Amino acid sequence: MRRYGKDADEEDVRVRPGRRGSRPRTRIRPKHEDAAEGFVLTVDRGRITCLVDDRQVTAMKARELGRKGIAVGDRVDIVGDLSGAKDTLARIVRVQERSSVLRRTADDDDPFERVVVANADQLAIVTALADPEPRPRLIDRCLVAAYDAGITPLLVLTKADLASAEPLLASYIPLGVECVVTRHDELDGAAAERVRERLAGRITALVGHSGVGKTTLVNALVPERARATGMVNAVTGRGRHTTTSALALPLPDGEGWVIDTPGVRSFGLHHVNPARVIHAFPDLEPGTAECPRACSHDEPDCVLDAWVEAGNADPARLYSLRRLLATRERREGD
Ligand SMILES: Nc1nc2c(ncn2[C@@H]2O[C@H](COP(=O)(O)OP(=O)(O)OP(=O)(O)O)[C@@H](O)[C@H]2O)c(=O)[nH]1
Ligand SMILES: [Zn+2]
Repeated sequence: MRRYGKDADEEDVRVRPGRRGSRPRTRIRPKHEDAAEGFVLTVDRGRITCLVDDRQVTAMKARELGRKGIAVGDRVDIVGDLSGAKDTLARIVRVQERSSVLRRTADDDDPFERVVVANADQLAIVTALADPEPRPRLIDRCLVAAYDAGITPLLVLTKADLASAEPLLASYIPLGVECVVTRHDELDGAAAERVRERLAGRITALVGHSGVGKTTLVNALVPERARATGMVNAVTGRGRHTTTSALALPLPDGEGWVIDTPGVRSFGLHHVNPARVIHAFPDLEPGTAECPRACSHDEPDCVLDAWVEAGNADPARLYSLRRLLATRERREGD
């Protein structure tokens, strides 16, 4: 991974317009010229495990970062002892700009957002077709979170040996969601290959509630999982990777990352902005131009009904959008 040394090239001095005005801004790095770049693999109560070159380095957040959080998937600038040797502790001095942020609130009434994963470009929503029964509203909530974050969703339907995937496929293919169906007795062959194809070269966050077969899937995708988990455990001193933090695992052959997240029971959507969700519906988005300010697109004054009636888009798509937006109101069983 690139270090920022004395010969830092022009790329390190990015000139981009400031938020207000066009004053060029440089990345000022007076104190930490020698920082290396790290990739955050897991976070455990303030201890952050990063990959620096090919070493796992344990680090803490530098005080100068204040309350800024560090999430799995973050790219960080790191200084100090980078040997990765036991009992060493490096310091993270900067969090690089994120390309995406997957957030969730614990609950819909909870204004406190947690960043689940940074920099993911895909969200794999793992759902069993049976045992436990699929929960379409939870799937919809995960979709909303993905669209809100600008992350492409992928629906992974497991346990196809127990039940047919048809009903769920019929509900999600019209939404434009990519789906892949797996069964564990095929995970050493065709099923794993189907998933792998969709993960190659990307950073994929995996979510799903307990028992859906997420671990089984990850083990098939990342043969070194046991080893990788073992290494992280050596650092955190725990017997088993606990479910408090996400964990980034490298796909074989440097083909991308899967980020396993702790079992998701709910997906609070307090932070969701309908305008960002509708961005995932490019066929409907132009129709919102005449909507009232801050239209929720699910209210009487919304012009989308008339727009769709005029033949500009498929009414089923508007129905789907509204179904998703409605998941922001929690109901029994979510
Ligand atoms: N029939 C069937 N069972 C499966 C399949 N995949 C996983 N299982 C079983 O489902 C159970 C749960 O699988 P896990 O991989 O532990 O599920 P998980 O989502 O990681 O669950 P937690 O560890 O609780 O978070 C295990 O008993 C698996 O053997 C499948 O494709 N078909
Ligand atoms: Zn509207």
